[in-house]
Amino acid sequence: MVAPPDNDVIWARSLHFSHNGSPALAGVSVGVREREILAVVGPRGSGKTTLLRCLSGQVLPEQGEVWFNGAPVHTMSPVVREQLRRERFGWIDPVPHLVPELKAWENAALPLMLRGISRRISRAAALEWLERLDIEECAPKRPHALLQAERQRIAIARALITTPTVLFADEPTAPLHRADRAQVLHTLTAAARSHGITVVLATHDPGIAAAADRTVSLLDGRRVNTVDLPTDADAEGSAACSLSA
Ligand SMILES: Nc1ncnc2c1ncn2[C@@H]1O[C@H](COP(=O)(O)OP(=O)(O)OP(=O)(O)O)[C@@H](O)[C@H]1O
Repeated sequence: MVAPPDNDVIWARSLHFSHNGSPALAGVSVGVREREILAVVGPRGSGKTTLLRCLSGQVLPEQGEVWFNGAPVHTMSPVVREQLRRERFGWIDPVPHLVPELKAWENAALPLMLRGISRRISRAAALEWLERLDIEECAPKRPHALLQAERQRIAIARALITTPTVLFADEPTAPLHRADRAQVLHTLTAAARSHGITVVLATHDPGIAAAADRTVSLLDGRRVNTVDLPTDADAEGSAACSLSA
């Protein structure tokens, strides 16, 4: 095994992963530097989600290596990987998965309360994040009483509340209206920068990718030099892609 470069918080080499025999990643290597916001871009089905799941230790690659801060994630036991994800990583899905029985603030505060932090302190931290995300009035409501865009902001607050070392955000603004996207993205990236959080952001939206420090492009499970992604105005999923590396 070759040790990763010192300044990469996440480093992956030659990842291969297939879903039921159909390849989703075919030899992807990528390094993520400390505190950077890295966009992983590509059209639908290009392997972005699969790459984020491999990098965050949710799944093990069939071949290849994933390192976090110099530790080999690909050789960790499931229990250790689970602990790593809980303690060091945050995750935002394209669709918010909240606990229906809990109020909005409790959903946001959940990771702190699971760490044994008092309800009072967890609540204060959650309210702070809800205010930053402009949804403080949602705090006492349960998810069924919220709009999908509000639920997604709660999920974003929940991912940020522990100040993870690395935040994996898979199409984090997908359920938001266009007008809300820029504001939520700005809040997310500003919070990451002010708290020193490294972000790996999957998107097929060039506008979202523009907020990142650096971009890596995927096409058919491989790194490519560029992909021409459709803007919102273009027909969905009609990406014209170019230049296999
Ligand atoms: N659970 C699964 N079972 C079977 N095939 C899957 C599964 N998840 C993903 N795939 C396939 O693997 C490939 C990569 O999918 P992946 O979701 O990683 O791409 P993506 O770029 O994130 O796409 P999207 O933007 O649509 O989420 C696609 O061909 C997809 O159809």
